[in-house]
Amino acid sequence: MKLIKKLWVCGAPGNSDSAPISPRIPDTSSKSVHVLPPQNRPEILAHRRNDPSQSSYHGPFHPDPNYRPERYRRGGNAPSRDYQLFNAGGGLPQGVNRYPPAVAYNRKPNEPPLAPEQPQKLLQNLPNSSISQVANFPISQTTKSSSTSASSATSSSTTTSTTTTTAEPSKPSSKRALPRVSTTKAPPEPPKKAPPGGGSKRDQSKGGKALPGKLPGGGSLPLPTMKPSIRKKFIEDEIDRIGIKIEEKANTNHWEIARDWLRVRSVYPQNHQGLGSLMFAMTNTKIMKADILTKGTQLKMMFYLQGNQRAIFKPKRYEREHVIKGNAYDGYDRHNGEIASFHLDRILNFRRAPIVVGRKINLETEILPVATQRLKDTFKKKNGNTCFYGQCYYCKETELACGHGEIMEGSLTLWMADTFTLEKVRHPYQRTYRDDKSAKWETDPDYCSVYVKPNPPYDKGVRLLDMMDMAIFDFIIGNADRHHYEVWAEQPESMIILLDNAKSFGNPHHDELSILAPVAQCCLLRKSTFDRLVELKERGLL
Ligand SMILES: Nc1ncnc2c1ncn2[C@@H]1O[C@H](COP(=O)(O)OP(=O)(O)OP(=O)(O)O)[C@@H](O)[C@H]1O
Ligand SMILES: [Mn+2]
Repeated sequence: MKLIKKLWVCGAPGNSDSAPISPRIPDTSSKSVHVLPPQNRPEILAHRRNDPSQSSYHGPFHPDPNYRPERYRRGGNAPSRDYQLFNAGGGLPQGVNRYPPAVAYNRKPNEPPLAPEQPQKLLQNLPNSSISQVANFPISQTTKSSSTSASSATSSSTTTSTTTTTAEPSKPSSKRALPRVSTTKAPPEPPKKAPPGGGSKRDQSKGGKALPGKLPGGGSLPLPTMKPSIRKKFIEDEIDRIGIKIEEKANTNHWEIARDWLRVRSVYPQNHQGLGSLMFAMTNTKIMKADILTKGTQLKMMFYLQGNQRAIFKPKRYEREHVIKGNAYDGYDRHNGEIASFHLDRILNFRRAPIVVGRKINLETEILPVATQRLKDTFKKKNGNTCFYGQCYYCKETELACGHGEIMEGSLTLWMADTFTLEKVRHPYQRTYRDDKSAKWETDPDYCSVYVKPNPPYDKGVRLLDMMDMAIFDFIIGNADRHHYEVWAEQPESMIILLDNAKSFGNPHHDELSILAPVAQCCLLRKSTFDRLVELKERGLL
C-alpha cells in the first residue's frame, strides 16, 4: 500500500507558502496536516455559489441528473424522477484536461501500484519521473505542520448545504486538474525500509533524527518516532485491540449497549469487550420479521431481530474470487466488502462505520415464515435455489439474488438507534457516472479551494477533515461510489458516518486513485489519521 507516499502528491515546491489552513477549520479531535495552503483568490471566490435551497437532499434516491449507475447504462429503464435535481458539476470545459473516467485498470496481480505506464489515472498528466519521485519520497522527511488545534465547538448551527456549482471561473485551458508535483528537484534517496512488524533495527525516523530536507510544499511534519521496544509493545497492543473475541454472553441486552455507544463522533467505543458478544448476537439472534427495505437503490432486506433490533441484510452476489471489471463503481453490492470495511474502520480506529457481521440464513425456514407479504412476493426458485429480488430502485425480477439451495450468505448491518437523525448530504466529489461528462472536480484543479473549502459545511468545524478521512477509507476499500454521505442532523460536530461500504473491494488489481482526489486537491489530512497510516504501514498492518 503506497497510500502514504501518494499523499505527498498534493504538496509541491513552488507552493512553499505553508501557512496553516484557515483557523475556521478547527479539528476537534486532532491536529491536521496541511501542505498546500488554500488559494483565496478573490476573483475566483466571487464565483462561488452557496445556495442552501439547492443543496439539501433527504430522499432515498440519487438526485443527480447525471447519476446513471451501470445498469442504466447497460440499457435498463430509469424510473422517472419527479423530484428536485441537482447539477453535478457541469460539462467538460473546452480544452480542459479531464480526469480519466474511473475505469478499472487491470493491473497484473504483482504489479506495483502507480506504475509509470499506468495511463488512465489521477496522475495521468504528470511526468513519469515526478510520479516516482513523489511516490518514493521518504516519509521521514519533515514538513511544517499546521496546527489547527482543538477548539471549542463552533456556535453556528449545522447546515445541510453542499455547494453545487453552476458558475465556472474562466481558466487557462492548459491548466491540469491534478495535484501539483515537483518536476524539477529530485528528492533524497528513500531510507532503508524498517523491517515489517518492527523489531530491533533502528527505525528510519528513530530518535527523531529525520533526514534533512523538506516535503514538497515546504512544510514540516513531525512523524511518530518510537523506540523498537515500545514499538513492539505497540504492535502487540494493536493486534490485541483489533483482534476480537466473538463469544456468547448470555443475559445481556446487546442492542441497548449498542444504542448507548452511539455518539456524535463514534458508533462504537474502542477496546470494548462487548463488541464481540454483540457480534455474536447479531450472527445468531432469531429473526422475528423480514421485510423489504426501499431505502437506497440496492437489493437488501430489513430484519427485525429478537429484542426489537433492526438490521440490514445485504445478500452475497459474487463469489469471493470474482473481480469486478469496468468502472470502479460498477457491479452489485459486495456483502463481504461491507464486512471488511467495518473491520478497516476498527483498524483505523475511526469507529464511524456501523457494526457489520457476516451471516448465513436459511431462506425457507428463517425468512419465509416471518417475511412480510411484499417481501414474500419477490421470492422465486431458480435451478433448485431459493432466490429473491426484493423491492428497490434497481430491484428487478430478472436480477435475482440466489442462495445455495435454501442457504443465503450475506452481511448484516446493525441499524443505528434513533438517538440522532441521519441527514444525507451530496458528496462534493460525486461522480457523474457518465463517460461523456466530467464532474467539475475532475477538470478544475482549484475545485476544492474555490468550491469546497470556502463554503458550508466545509468552511468550519470537522466536516472537511472528515471528508479527507473518508477519502482515505474509500481508497483503501476501493469504493468509488460515495455519491452522498450521511451525518447526524443538527449536530455541528457530527462525524461523517461511514454508512454503506458495500461497493468496495471489487478489483484487487486496481487502485482507483481518483478516490483520493479530495485529499490531493484540498491537501489536507487529519494528523491523527496520517500518524495512524504511518504506524500501520510501518508495522505491516496495512
Ligand atoms: N445501519 C444503519 N442504521 C441506520 N440507517 C441506516 C443504516 N444503514 C442504512 N441506513 C439507511 O438506509 C439508507 C440506505 O442504505 P444503504 O446506503 O446501505 O443502501 P444502498 O442501497 O446501498 O444505497 P445507495 O443506493 O444510496 O448506495 C442509508 O442511506 C441510511 O439512511
Ligand atoms: Mn450503496
